[in-house]
Amino acid sequence: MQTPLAFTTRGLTKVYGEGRSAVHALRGVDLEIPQGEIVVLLGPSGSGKSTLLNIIGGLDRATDGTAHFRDQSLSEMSDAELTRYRRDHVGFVFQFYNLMPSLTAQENVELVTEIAANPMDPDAALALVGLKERTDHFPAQLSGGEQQRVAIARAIAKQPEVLFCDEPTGALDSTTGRAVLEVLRDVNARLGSTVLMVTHNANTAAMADRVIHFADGGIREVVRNPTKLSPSEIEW
Ligand SMILES: Nc1ncnc2c1ncn2[C@@H]1O[C@H](COP(=O)(O)OP(=O)(O)OP(=O)(O)O)[C@@H](O)[C@H]1O
Repeated sequence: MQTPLAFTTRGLTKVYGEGRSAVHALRGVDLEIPQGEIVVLLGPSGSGKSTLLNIIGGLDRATDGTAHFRDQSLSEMSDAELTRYRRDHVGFVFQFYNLMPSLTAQENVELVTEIAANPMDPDAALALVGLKERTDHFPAQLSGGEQQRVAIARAIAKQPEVLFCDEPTGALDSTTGRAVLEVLRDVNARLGSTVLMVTHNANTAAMADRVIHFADGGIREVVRNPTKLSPSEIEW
């Protein structure tokens, strides 16, 4: 049996601005992403990767075309429905961790678990990212990699079907970056979350099931990896 699809887009188009200053960020993207995969999006700066992630993550709307999460049309959702979609189904991890500085690691995770439909225990989420001993620390008392792991714990604590990661290792050195990728791989394996990751580090593609190469607002190529490397084997 074929794996069900997490996302399907048809003719997905995004234009920022109007007239002579219009920027065509997505030019009719047709895409299918099966559930449970690790998908890496690569491509030059400005090619539309983040725009695609933001639209299928329910943070932004397309100008034209359709995007579905399973059988739900994101394009037809009201703002309130999109908010519910983000809250119930997806987690986000960004390059800069966006933690609340005045809250501990555990409290940062609780911000999400208190409103999620099917949350994990915050301690369990922090244990999953290897921070069991640091739950009472504030962001300023944690290294960059540890802060990113808190951000991942916060994103996974709602047990999202999908985890969107935009340059999750962009601010990290190679050792810490690999450790963060290990966490993402574990989340994919243990929770079955589909992981979509935008990155400038082309070597990261080796840990993906599927690699989408972007260029100039469109997909240039989709490559399926016959075998995946463990993050510890990835060159940096
Ligand atoms: N809010 C916005 N207003 C106007 N133009 C925008 C906006 N957001 C993105 N763009 C433009 O849309 C195009 C695609 O941007 P996007 O951020 O999706 O690219 P990207 O591939 O993720 O780039 P990067 O790798 O640098 O993050 C770029 O030309 C960008 O300048």
